[in-house]
This record gives sequence, C-alpha cells and structure tokens, in this order.
Amino acid sequence: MNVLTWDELDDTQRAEALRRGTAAAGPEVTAGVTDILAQVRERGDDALRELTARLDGATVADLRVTPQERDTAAAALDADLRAAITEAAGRIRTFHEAGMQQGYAVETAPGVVCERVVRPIRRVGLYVPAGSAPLPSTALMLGVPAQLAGCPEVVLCTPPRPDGTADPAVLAAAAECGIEQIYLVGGAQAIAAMAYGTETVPACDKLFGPGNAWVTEAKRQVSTAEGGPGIDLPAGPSEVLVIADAGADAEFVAADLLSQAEHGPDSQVVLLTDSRALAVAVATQVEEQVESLPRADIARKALASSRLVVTPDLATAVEVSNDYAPEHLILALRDASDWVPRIDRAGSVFLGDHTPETLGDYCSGTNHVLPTAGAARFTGGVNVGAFQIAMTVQRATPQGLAAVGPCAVTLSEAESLHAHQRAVTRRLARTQGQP
Ligand SMILES: NC(=O)c1ccc[n+]([C@@H]2O[C@H](COP(=O)([O-])OP(=O)(O)OC[C@H]3O[C@@H](n4cnc5c(N)ncnc54)[C@H](O)[C@@H]3O)[C@@H](O)[C@H]2O)c1
Ligand SMILES: N[C@H](CO)Cc1c[nH]c[nH+]1
Ligand SMILES: [Zn+2]
Repeated sequence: MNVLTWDELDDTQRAEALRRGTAAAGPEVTAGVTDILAQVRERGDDALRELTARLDGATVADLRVTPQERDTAAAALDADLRAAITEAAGRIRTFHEAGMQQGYAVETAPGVVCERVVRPIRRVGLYVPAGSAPLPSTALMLGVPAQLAGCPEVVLCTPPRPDGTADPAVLAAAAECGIEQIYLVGGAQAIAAMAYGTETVPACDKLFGPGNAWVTEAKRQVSTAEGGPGIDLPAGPSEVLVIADAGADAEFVAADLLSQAEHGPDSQVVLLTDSRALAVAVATQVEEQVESLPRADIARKALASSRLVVTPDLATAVEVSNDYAPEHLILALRDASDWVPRIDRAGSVFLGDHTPETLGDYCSGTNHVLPTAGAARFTGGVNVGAFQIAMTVQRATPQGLAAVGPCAVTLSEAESLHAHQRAVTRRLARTQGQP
C-alpha cells in the first residue's frame, strides 16, 4: 500500500484518495437487479429456483427450511461453536434491550394528553449473507433485535450452499433467535421475494440486513417503488477507517485493516495518522500479514482501493474521517476517549489498542449491521427501535379543546383550510362552559 501525504494532495487527489470502490454498484448492477426483481415479481418461486441455479450454482427443490431441519442442523454443530453463538446472542441481547423504544405520555395543555405508543413491525424480512462466507453472526445481529421488539413474524433468507442446503451455523443462530421461517435464497432475488412475496416466501413490511452490491441495490429499488417495504439502511461492502498516533502498534493496526479487507474485493480500508513512521510500519505489516491469510486474494483486491494517509495532525485526521463517515472507526490513540466528542459521523467507534473491530462484528454486544458508503452521515446501525413503530395517541377533554382549539383555528385560517377550522369551532360552539 502506498503512503500518501494529505498536505501534498490537491482537492481532486484528496477526493480520489478517499473514493470508495463503486464499480460493483454501477449501471450493470442497477439494470441486472431491475431484471431480477421483475422476474421474481412475475414468476415467483420458479424464478427463484432458476436464479438460484444460475447465480449460486445450487438446485433447491424445497425453498423452505423447516424448524425440524433447522434444529437437526444446529444440534449437529460443533459444541464450541454452538456455545459461542449462545454467548454472543446473550451480550447482543443485553446491549440491545437497553435501547428499545419506550412509550411516554405528556399533558401538553390542561386536558390534552399526547402519548407515544410502541408496536412491533408485523412481518420483518432478514437477509443473512452467504456469498463468499456465510455470516451466522449477522443472523444474530438481526434476529436478536427482532425478537426483543416482539415482531410476530420473522422471515430469514440466506443463499444456499452448492449442495442446496443452508449453512448449519446460520441455522443455529436462527434457532437461537426463535426464527421459524427460513428460506434458501440469496442476492437480489431474496430481496425481491421478501418485498413482493412468492408462493412460498411471504411479503414483508420491512427488510433488514447487509449484503453485496446486488443485495444493497435490490433493497434500494424495492423500497423506493410505490407501496414497497421499508428498509433498514444501506449496509453494503464493509469499510474501516483507523486513526492512529505514533504510539499505536503497527501489527494491530494492520490486522484491523485486513479484517475488513478480507470481506470482499469491494471493501475499503483507510489509515489516517500523523506519524509517517507508523504509516510505513503498517504498510510493511499489511504486506507481511496478508500473505498468510486464506482470503489473501480477496483482501489484496480490496487493498487496491485502500489508502494509508499521513495528515499534518490528528485534528485533521478527525476532520477527514468525519467527512468520509466510515462504517467502522478505530481510534488507535493514546487518549482515544478524549477524541470521541469530536467524532460526529461513524457507524461504530472502537477505542484504544485493545478493542479490535472484530469484537463488534461478533460478540461485544453492539450491532454489526452498519451504514456504509457514507450513509453514516444520516443514520446509525441497526437497533431494536428499527423493528418497532412508534405511533402517537391523543385525547382532549372539552377543557383541553378550549385550551388549544383557538391556536388551531388561527393556524387553519392562515392556511385557508376552513374545514379544518370548523372541525374545531363546531365543537367549541357546543362545549363552551363544559368542564
Ligand atoms: N455493512 C454491513 O453492515 C455489513 C455486514 C456484514 C457483511 N457486509 C458485507 O456483505 C457482503 C456480503 O457479500 P457476499 O457476496 O459474500 O454475500 P451476499 O449473500 O450478500 O451475496 C451473495 C449473492 O449475490 C448474488 N450475486 C453474486 N454475483 C451476482 C451477479 N453477477 N449477478 C447477480 N447476482 C449476483 C447471488 O445471488 C448470491 O446469492 C460483503 O460485501 C460484506 O462486506 C456488510
Ligand atoms: N464487518 C462486517 C460488517 O461490515 C460484519 C461481519 C460479520 N462477520 C464478520 N464481520
Ligand atoms: Zn467483519
């Protein structure tokens, strides 16, 4: 990896240095996704089977995995892995439980009570990636909050393996979260199935989950169509940005960069540091460490669009990071906590030398379904609230109507909406003098 110097770059070069590898989400993907969505909408399960054969190389007779099949696969899983799934689920539950949306009631005027009440979304669709690596941890990151929110129906889609079965660890994670409706379908076709419904897969109200460019584009397209489902957030190819000072450990920083580079060729990893010596040491470490990785080929492709950048100081690094809005931000700084107040755009932040991003990916308790491609400018990651709907409820007594009605009369007059106005004045005329 080349080491760049921020102060030597002009604006165009700076933009280029931090440009995310967007080739995968180009017009070819957009058009391909539109075609897949249309096929599934028109031909349902038949299209799902054909697309699965073509894109996943798998023949799937029965799209659904029954709860019995799920439990048999989970029971056959290595005991340590099953225990780790349960352990991780426990901490994810503990953290997410604290963040559930709560209802409240406020008397906004004498006799006027406004409430916020929270309901679970009726039917949610979870996408668990399994293209280049099955991600049981994602089943936990989506299944645990869905369960905490009390969603009555939880649907999960995941791509089949070449032999037409689901990854057993994904099934064990689904079992851990009590998910009964599991379907063997991946990519844009899975998103289409959960958005429109097919003979087998039910249409869902909101779709959740990360995925490659095809999945992310499919979520975008179905959610922007009229009457389409809601979606959580754009959670595409993984990213990490590390801000490190001279005291950081180059071995650890390189390991963190590679941990996200190995996700896919379109992942992006960035180091910002005020120490040229550290940047050079990290470059050496990355070269050394990547050699022994089983997914070295993938990681190397991701490194091609990744950067090591020397900034004049750490304040500049923080500014650059805030503009970039990374999915993950690691502060490998001596006084990491002191910098947090200056961070305002990042999906998830990891502090100090002993908090590898891997912990957040699996088992510290926070969610790993996070905004990518700069979406951290306007949203955080998945949380229980995303599986809930908050609606408001209000009641006014005659006294309350008398208290706030005149305000509505004045405002509706200003908007020339007289039917609105009369809905108040007709009542006021009858209730004058009532308690
Ligand atoms: N942002 C987050 O929160 C987050 C979390 C976890 C994973 N991720 C990302 O999720 C992604 C997972 O990607 P993946 O590919 O491993 O699995 P995936 O399950 O997202 O995608 C696999 C599917 O893509 C479809 N596909 C592949 N090539 C295609 C083509 N040429 N045409 C049409 N469809 C095609 C296939 O149907 C296949 O089933 C990675 O990029 C990873 O970085 C992001
Ligand atoms: N880093 C990914 C989110 O970008 C999540 C993940 C799952 N498994 C390993 N990592
Ligand atoms: Zn990861």
